[in-house]
Amino acid sequence: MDRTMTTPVNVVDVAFELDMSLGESPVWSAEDQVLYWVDINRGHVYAWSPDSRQAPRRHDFEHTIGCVALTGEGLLVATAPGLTHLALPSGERRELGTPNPEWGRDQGNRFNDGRCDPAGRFWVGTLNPESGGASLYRLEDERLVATKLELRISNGLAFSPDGRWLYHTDSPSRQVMRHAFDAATGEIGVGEVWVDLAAHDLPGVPDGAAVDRDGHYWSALYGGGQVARFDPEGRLVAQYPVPCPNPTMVAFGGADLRTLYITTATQDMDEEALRRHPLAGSLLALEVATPGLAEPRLTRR
Ligand SMILES: O=C1O[C@H](CS(=O)(=O)O)[C@@H](O)[C@H](O)[C@H]1O
Repeated sequence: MDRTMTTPVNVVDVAFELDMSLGESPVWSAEDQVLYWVDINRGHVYAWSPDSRQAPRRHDFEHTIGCVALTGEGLLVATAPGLTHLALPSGERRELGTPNPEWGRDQGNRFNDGRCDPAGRFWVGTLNPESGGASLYRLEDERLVATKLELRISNGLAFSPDGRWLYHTDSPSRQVMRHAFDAATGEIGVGEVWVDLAAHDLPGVPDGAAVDRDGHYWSALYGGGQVARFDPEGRLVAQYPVPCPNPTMVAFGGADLRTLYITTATQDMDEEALRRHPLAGSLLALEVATPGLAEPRLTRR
């Protein structure tokens, strides 16, 4: 563990109490001041304006949803069989004719973590813990183009503030990889191990993540009950305990991008664990000192 590690001053608190099975993909729209996120297993898309003091609005889909991305008119929704556009606030849906290339190959296969890169291209990974055989894709000319990465659970996708690095994890490896990234072409270089949870004696697996303006990578440790923060050199600089075992992903939001929203899951918890962690399945929040990066929206397909 690094000696430079700081003790967090703020604590993670509840933002909105929910009973989600697998909350994921929080995305803050600075334009609307709205946080969007999904419950993957239940096919729910949530939209919540923290200032409204009202409950989140929910849009229900018939398949699992891996993630969402901002489009300007609504959201790109990665449903298990393919990409759909959800217009907001109308709720109108339009299939984009971009099927999940792995859909149908195996029951366990579906889209998982994804987001837009700084050039406005959509990236999305898949998940197949049984057979492996998942990958990371980018949307190019209305097609999902596979990277050469061979994965089991594609996760933790994020970009450095200068756009030079793509961060990514295959969760079961417990390592976060760093790839040189060319924003002009969308090409990535060969990956190098950037963070190894074992080397830091950290519990759980790296799940979803977000990067702040100083280039620090905030990673939700699923099964580890905390969010860990790594500096641009991949050194562990802070740990933030979360009041449940399975935080899944983080996103910076709020007027100044200094609220770190954290989605959580109940899916792997038994009744006793659920009793001990009543906030599991809720949306949580942590006030932080360094603002996050604004989430890019989809500008090219
Ligand atoms: O992204 C996901 O994460 C969790 C845990 S893990 O980090 O991949 O191990 C996984 O269970 C979930 O189904 C998946 O969507």
